[in-house]
Amino acid sequence: MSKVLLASRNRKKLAELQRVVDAAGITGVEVIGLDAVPEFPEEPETGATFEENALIKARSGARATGLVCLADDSGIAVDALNGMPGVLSARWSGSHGDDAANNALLLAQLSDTPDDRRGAAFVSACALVTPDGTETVVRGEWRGRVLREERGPHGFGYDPLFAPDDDLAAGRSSAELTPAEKDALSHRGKALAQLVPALRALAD
Ligand SMILES: O=P(O)(O)OP(=O)(O)OP(=O)(O)OC[C@H]1O[C@@H](n2cnc3c(O)ncnc32)[C@H](O)[C@@H]1O
Ligand SMILES: [Mg+2]
Repeated sequence: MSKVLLASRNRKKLAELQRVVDAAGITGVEVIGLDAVPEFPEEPETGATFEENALIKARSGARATGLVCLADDSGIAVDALNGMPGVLSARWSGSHGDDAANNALLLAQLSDTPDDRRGAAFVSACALVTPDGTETVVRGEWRGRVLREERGPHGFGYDPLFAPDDDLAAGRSSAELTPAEKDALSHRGKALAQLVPALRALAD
């Protein structure tokens, strides 16, 4: 059984990646997380694009472990901020992964932005890198609007502030969707769906 390492240090993102890959029902491939391999240092995410950063993470995981490695780089791109926070989403307020501070800052920056100009997209680039150097990068996007206050208990990051455009979301924030609903609509779900053939091809 060939192993695929999911190289994310964000537990909630990792859980989503694991869920979507599991739901795809790929047989002959065992998906493992970073806790199942010896620790290796985190490489700085210096890329200008989600794709570059996803490749940085997946290459580093493949190099450190000798395993096929899958990594996601993602964020929210707000129209009224010319696509920012973008690749800076995880550290928008200055400290990495402080969801509450990131959300508060984004809300403050958009306080004067009217409802008809609050469009945004969640973006996910997922990279699959094999130790022999084969690289596949895909991208998924999820359009919606930035709300005026946080809503909902599920998900992570900017989910409580994001109202997807999809009819299925019915006005809810992405933190008010069930995990299965989010996976069916999300940027990450759409990106990973494109990697399923490459993952199936790894099966022994
Ligand atoms: O790099 P890894 O180790 O995977 O973990 P990370 O949390 O640093 O992940 P990123 O560098 O890709 O930063 C993505 C940030 O964008 C936001 N984000 C990405 N996907 C999201 C989602 O599905 N829902 C809400 N926020 C999301 C969230 O704030 C993340 O911290
Ligand atoms: Mg990161």
